[in-house]
Amino acid sequence: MTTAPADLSALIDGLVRDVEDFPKAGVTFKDITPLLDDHAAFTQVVQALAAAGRDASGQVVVDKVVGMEARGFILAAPVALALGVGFVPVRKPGKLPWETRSVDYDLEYGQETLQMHTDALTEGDRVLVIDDVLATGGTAAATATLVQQGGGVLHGLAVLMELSFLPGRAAIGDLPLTVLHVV
Ligand SMILES: O=P(O)(O)OC[C@H]1O[C@H](OP(=O)(O)OP(=O)(O)O)[C@H](O)[C@@H]1O
Ligand SMILES: Nc1ncnc2[nH]cnc12
Repeated sequence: MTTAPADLSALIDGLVRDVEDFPKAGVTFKDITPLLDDHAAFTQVVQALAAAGRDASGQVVVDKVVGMEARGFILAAPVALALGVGFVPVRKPGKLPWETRSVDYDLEYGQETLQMHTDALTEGDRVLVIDDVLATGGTAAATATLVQQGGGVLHGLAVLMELSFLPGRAAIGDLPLTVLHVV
């Protein structure tokens, strides 16, 4: 796993707000809106996530960035722009207008389905998956399945934050993981 410098982790820590019992009792929700509202911090986070799509010499080594609705979009779209590659949305059911593939999954506070357009990827596309939080790993694992079913080659998953008290890391198997901040 790749981790960010301690100062970036500390910056993130100071800009993520804990909201108790949201969206349901017993869940401590990690609210990233204060971070998004801080231009310098948001910029650093996007650059650090984008680094997961480059090799050691700085060369871009992915063809697409995939982001998951909704918070994943906020980070994945600017990462795609930073890398100069296309962005592919993975969405909740009934939102994508074209032909889709679907995968069902569990998350910390419920059950969900994710969809991706069947023509979103070209066979062999190298894909970087970006999200805000890795918790149970259900969202990331479902997205990885959609990418593989779509003909993509998984380059890695990069997240702003990992909730290390949940089994997200195990759920993604050997998919290379970049984490900017561990809780
Ligand atoms: O590792 P997991 O247990 O799957 O949890 C992580 C996911 O949960 C949140 O999304 P959520 O489904 O709450 O949707 P949102 O982005 O629309 O708030 C978060 O943005 C991640 O995508
Ligand atoms: N506790 C949490 N806070 C924010 N996003 C989440 N996604 C899954 N669990 C979460």
